[in-house]
This record gives sequence, C-alpha cells and structure tokens, in this order.
Amino acid sequence: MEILVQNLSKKFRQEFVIQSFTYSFHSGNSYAITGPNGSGKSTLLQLIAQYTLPNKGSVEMVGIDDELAYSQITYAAPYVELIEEYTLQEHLELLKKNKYLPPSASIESFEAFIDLQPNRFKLIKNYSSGMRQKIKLGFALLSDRPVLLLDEPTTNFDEQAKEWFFKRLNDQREKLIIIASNEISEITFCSEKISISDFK
Ligand SMILES: Nc1ncnc2c1ncn2[C@@H]1O[C@H](COP(=O)(O)OP(=O)(O)OP(=O)(O)O)[C@@H](O)[C@H]1O
Repeated sequence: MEILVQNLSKKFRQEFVIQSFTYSFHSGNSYAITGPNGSGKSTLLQLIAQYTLPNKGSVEMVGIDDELAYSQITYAAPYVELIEEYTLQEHLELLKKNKYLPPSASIESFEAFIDLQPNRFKLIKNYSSGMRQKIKLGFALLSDRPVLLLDEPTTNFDEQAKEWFFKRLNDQREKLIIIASNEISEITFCSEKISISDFK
C-alpha cells in the first residue's frame, strides 16, 4: 500500500496551515508528524484521511479506486467521537456492520483485547476518559484495515495503558501507520519523522 501526497496545501481563511506538502507513505513503515501546537498536524492527518479537502494538491492511494479509499483507513483522534449512548456491545455491532471491524470480532475478544472487565450494560459515556480512549484505540487496532491514522493516541493514558498501546501497535508493524504527535514515546515508536514546520 502506498499513499502518495503531492503538493498539498490547506488554508483557513487567508492563512496557509500547510504548504506544498509532498510525501510518499508506505506499508510496513510508521511515520510521526511533529510540530508545535496549532502547526497543522491534525489538519494534515485529516487531509490524508480525505476527511477534509485541500485547497491545492492531491492524496492518492496508489492502485485503489478513490471511492474505496475510505475503506482502507482506520482513524482514531480526540475529535472522532464514540457514540456515547451506546453500550460497548452495541458499538461493536455497529462497527462490524459498517465493516470497520471484521465479522469475527466478538465482545468477549474485544474485552480481552483491551483488558477490560466485562460490564455489558454500561454506556460508553459512563467510562472514564482514559477508558474511552482505550476503547476507541481498541476498535482502531482490532480493525483489519491496512492504514492506521492516529492523532495523539496516548493522551489521557497512564503508564499501564501506554504499555498496552505500544505492545498492540508493535504487533501491527506491517500496516501503514501515521501518528500526529508531540509525545516523545509516540515519536520514538515511528521509523520516520516528518516536521510540519518544513511545509510552511
Ligand atoms: N475548521 C477550521 N477552521 C478554521 N481554522 C482551523 C480549522 N481547523 C484548524 N484550524 C486552524 O489551523 C491551525 C492548525 O490546527 P491543527 O489542529 O491542525 O494543529 P495541530 O498541530 O494539530 O495542533 P495541536 O498540537 O494543538 O493539536 C490552527 O491555527 C487552527 O486554529
């Protein structure tokens, strides 16, 4: 899998957040997008995910029909919300229906995957913020889609949850992983670093 990004530029009102970003991302590699607060890391991730459109340039998933690009991507970010009124089981069933999770995913396997004590009737909104983050990342990591885009994945995590995350992520090294981050452990995990300040 290759994601080819060419001459990507994005501006809000009259100000460019990203200018002429060109890069080729490949499966089997992990990429950290770094830069100060407000520098455009999340915007770049959203452009790569094709959640938002650029003012100039293009994002191409080489060999994949544009219409199907979204079905290759798993995306976890603070602004991508879970459905808070659902239980974990209802949420899991929805994601299976949408083909985000494989048909084989079960509530038991998911609870084991994220080290969660079963509580089938608890609504998502009643979990702590750290647990909600873990559920969100658990869904992303259990998905069998080949591209994994993560925005500040370990925010809210204690040491044990961080350890869980990096172990699970390390098992997915064959994927194309892009992490927008300023967190040293997330940046260190990645094989390539991209400074957004180089594209201003
Ligand atoms: N929808 C929007 N409308 C207007 N401005 C926006 C919008 N989205 C982002 N911006 C602006 O674009 C700039 C880059 O924001 P972005 O969230 O991409 O930065 P970031 O590097 O991810 O920041 P942080 O490290 O704080 O998460 C900021 O100045 C932000 O205010």
